[in-house]
Amino acid sequence: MNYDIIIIGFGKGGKTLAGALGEDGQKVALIEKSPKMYGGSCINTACIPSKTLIEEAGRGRNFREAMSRKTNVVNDLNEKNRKKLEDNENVDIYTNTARFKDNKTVEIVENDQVIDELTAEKVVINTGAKSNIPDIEGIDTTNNIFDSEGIMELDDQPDSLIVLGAGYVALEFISLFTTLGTKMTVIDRSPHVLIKEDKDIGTAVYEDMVGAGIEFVSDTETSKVYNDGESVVAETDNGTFKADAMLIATGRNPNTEGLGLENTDVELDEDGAVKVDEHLRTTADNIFALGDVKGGMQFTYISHDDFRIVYDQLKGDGGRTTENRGAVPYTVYIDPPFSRVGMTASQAKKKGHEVAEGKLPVKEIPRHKVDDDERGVFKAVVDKETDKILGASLYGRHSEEIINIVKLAIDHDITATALKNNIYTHPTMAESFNNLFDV
Ligand SMILES: Cc1cc2nc3c(=O)[nH]c(=O)nc-3n(C[C@H](O)[C@H](O)[C@H](O)COP(=O)(O)OP(=O)(O)OC[C@H]3O[C@@H](n4cnc5c(N)ncnc54)[C@H](O)[C@@H]3O)c2cc1C
Ligand SMILES: NC(=O)c1ccc[n+]([C@@H]2O[C@H](COP(=O)([O-])OP(=O)(O)OC[C@H]3O[C@@H](n4cnc5c(N)ncnc54)[C@H](O)[C@@H]3O)[C@@H](O)[C@H]2O)c1
Repeated sequence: MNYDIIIIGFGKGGKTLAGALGEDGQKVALIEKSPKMYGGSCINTACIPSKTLIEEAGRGRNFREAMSRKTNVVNDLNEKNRKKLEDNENVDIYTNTARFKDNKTVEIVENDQVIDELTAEKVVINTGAKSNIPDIEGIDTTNNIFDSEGIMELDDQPDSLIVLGAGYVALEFISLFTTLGTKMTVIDRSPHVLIKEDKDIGTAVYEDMVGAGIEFVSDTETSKVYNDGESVVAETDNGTFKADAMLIATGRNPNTEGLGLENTDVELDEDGAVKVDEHLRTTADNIFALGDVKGGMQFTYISHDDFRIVYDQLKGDGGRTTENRGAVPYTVYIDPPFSRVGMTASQAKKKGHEVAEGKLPVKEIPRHKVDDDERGVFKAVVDKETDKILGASLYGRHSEEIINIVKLAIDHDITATALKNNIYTHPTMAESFNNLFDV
């Protein structure tokens, strides 16, 4: 069967591209290996289920209630995503594994058998990433060890949990299970949480987490894991730790295994990611890659923006690139959330800026009284000479929303003075910008 374009993987970028090109009248094949993944990782196994659990726990619901709503949300979104593309008359969904035969031919594989062969002038790889499982003795044979996907499928809440790693995935689950009442031990090889973030904020997050009873074992290598009865034991160079279960949160690697890329001109970089240029063209001139599989920042909205770049190549003037998509904000959904965009003060200084810094403890923002939560601190980085906003690091409630205002300001050269003098509704966290940007 011949198509205008074949898209491998039902991720954010791939599904959006399939829908848009289908509406443009192009014949699109979208290949997704699992019916449980219609809509991709974000809605089925990553952002949406984890944030739903965090929201439910924050509302005081117990583990089972939180899991039950999470399952309903995921099933609903999975169904909606499938239906949306099924209703697009120009898109055919194949629920099978895809494997390249050559640059323009993709095999449809079921139970290791090739059952169909599709051809197209253009092919897009959107196969995402999968959990990195470190090479630790016993990790494959020990029970009750889970990655982020497995931990969200548990039937019963563990009384105690060891988390390996202290990156985004780890921090969000640490926060979630702490809210639910699980005793947490975090074993990480880096010396401090949020080590690349503003130091004041990294320290504030660490102190709040320690205050909530979380034990951090940092700068630590784990050599062996095994079961003692049903418990998991971790032997490290900083002692031995035991818990009901263990979460592995040590990064995510691009998903290229079994894709047959060796049959194409597509090359991988040293981290195993598909090599792309700023237009997301791979080293095969008819093949694009978008989302986590191409390495770099792993966020749903990056996969979505990758869609814009590829669509612009196929249907526009090709002007949008990875270089001009603007500042990229992010939020780590701990309690309270931490959000960041642009540079920290030390990064800005290293780049030669003369920096003015704004710093505002959340307890000085009126909204904190309404929320009954004084944890957190907001920081802003401004270029002294030009009044341009260089970055913001916001640790506090509602930061996941208001960080987007700062992103917009950075991208559109709205100055610190403009944010300082702006009228904001009251009582909101956004109105803190009246003071935060008074630098
Ligand atoms: C626990 C967790 C929480 C997260 N929370 C957030 C968050 O809050 N906000 C945020 O922005 N990001 C978050 N992320 C990151 C985000 O989930 C990813 O960056 C995003 O989902 C990547 O999307 P994608 O388009 O690259 O691919 P994916 O959505 O991963 O889609 C890839 C698809 O390809 C399919 N596939 C793979 N190989 C084949 C093959 N050979 N044949 C056919 N199909 C194949 C897979 O089954 C999958 O459905 C989180 C990640 C995790 C793990
Ligand atoms: N809110 C969000 O937007 C969100 C949430 C979760 C995940 N994500 C995305 O998913 C990606 C993956 O997240 P992640 O937390 O798995 O990876 P990460 O790269 O952010 O963190 C990995 C952590 O594992 C530690 N580590 C690595 N090997 C180890 C070992 N053997 N022993 C102990 N510690 C070890 C590292 O020190 C680090 O703390 C992130 O980069 C992020 O883009 C985004």
